[in-house]
Amino acid sequence: MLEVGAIWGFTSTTMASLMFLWPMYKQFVPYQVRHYLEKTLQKYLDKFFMIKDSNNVCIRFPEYTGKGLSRSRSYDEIRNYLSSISTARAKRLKAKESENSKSLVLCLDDNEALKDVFQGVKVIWSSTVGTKEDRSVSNEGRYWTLSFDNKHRDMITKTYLDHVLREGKEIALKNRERKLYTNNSGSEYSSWREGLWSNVPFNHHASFETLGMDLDKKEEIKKDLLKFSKEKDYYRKVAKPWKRGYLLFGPPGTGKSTMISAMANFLEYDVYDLELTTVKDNSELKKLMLDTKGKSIVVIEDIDCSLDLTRHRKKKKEEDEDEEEEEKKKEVEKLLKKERGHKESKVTLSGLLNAVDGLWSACSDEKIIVFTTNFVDNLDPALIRRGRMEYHIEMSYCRFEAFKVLAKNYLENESHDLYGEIGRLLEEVDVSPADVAENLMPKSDEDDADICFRRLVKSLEEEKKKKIEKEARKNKKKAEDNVKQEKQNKVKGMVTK
Ligand SMILES: Nc1ncnc2c1ncn2[C@@H]1O[C@H](COP(=O)(O)OP(=O)(O)OP(=O)(O)O)[C@@H](O)[C@H]1O
Ligand SMILES: [Mg+2]
Repeated sequence: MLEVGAIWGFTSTTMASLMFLWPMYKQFVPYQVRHYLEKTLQKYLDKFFMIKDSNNVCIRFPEYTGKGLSRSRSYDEIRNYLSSISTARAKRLKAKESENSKSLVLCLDDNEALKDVFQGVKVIWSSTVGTKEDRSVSNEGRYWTLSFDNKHRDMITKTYLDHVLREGKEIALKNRERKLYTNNSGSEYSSWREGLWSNVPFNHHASFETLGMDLDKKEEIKKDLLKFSKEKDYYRKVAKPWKRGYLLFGPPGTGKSTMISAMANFLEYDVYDLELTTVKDNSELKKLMLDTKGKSIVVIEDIDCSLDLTRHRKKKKEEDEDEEEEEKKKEVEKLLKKERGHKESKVTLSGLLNAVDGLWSACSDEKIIVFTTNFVDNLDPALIRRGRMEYHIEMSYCRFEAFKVLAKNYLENESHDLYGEIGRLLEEVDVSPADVAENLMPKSDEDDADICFRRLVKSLEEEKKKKIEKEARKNKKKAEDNVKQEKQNKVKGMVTK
């Protein structure tokens, strides 16, 4: 047996050598070699400590699964979960810029281990980069390993893993960068290169707070949206696809598009702006709808202009009268399209109805469909019937309540001497919130709230004058028509006598 003095002597000599060698190792061994040596050592230490406990169970979650090398969803969900706990606990993290995330993602570095405790049970997660051999044998690049004591097998495999995957999914949804999609025309090069939809980050800042409209109506819409987004189980129970249709109608500039952005921001949904005129036919429309993800709003703007959806409503008599004129119009349109190189869309009303609530529309989760139109009366009733477009929202001209929101928004103003006059004028004339907003927007550094309100009053008075003149012209014409009619009646009466 070694004596205490000998042990001390040995230890101190070893320490002295190490202290001497360490700076040399740092100075002369290249960084890449050092990094490799340290990683390998760490890996063997991890393996050693894991194997040491023979009661441990290990589950491996590879990054890619199957022969097609499809990315494993659970790998990503675990990464999100571990990111959330490792930011505070892990010693070595890896920063990643992700295409789908709005901020930098910090996650556990390669060949690192992390402890997690769930319901009092300790588990160890480690991240491993597969060796070249691993990759050639089983295509395994990176993988997570979860190790835990065998006695907790049931709880970990049933409850804990469920918890990790659910949390991971929620984190991904919260962190994702929301997108605005637009459909590629079937004939475009981009449609086969990028897929059916192209996207850009969705950066519209409209919100319900900045939307000028009747306050009660606004609250009602918010409540409706919120209820829809939480009702997954209810929709399943009543055997309805988890989707809701909104029809936004009203004159130009009353905030229909702005309302869509506010809805998307409120629910944190993506937006799919579907340009129906570039969709080749019903089957392409079906593919486009199938290619949309959940938590999204599919929008068809100006639906009355997108397709010839109005013709189906025409009564036979009206059809006969207009037939000739319609045919001529169509011919001219066709020629114009041909000249411009357009291909006419063959999407039909029934194709669109199927897209909105056909059998396969139940294939994805949580979707809102919005149609907008300036002329609601022109639409086929089948398209907008309740049950298909469940919620009809009329976006109307600007009245005093909407004006107050706009004034706060554009000028940070909540009271002014002219409020009374503006309120009165807004009841007398029909102007869109877009027109009011334009007047409220300062045009130079000198423009303050007072100047902007006066400009608005002036413009409203002009509108009022125009309205009075228009009404006078209308009344005059009516009176003239009446006189004409009376004269004709008199002549008719004389002839019959
Ligand atoms: N209700 C509103 N609240 C706040 N801003 C509005 C409102 N309505 C219109 N605006 C302003 O006017 C601009 C045009 O509005 P928007 O495009 O939403 O109107 P729209 O109803 O979609 O018109 P169109 O029928 O021509 O498509 C918006 O950028 C917004 O700034
Ligand atoms: Mg619009």
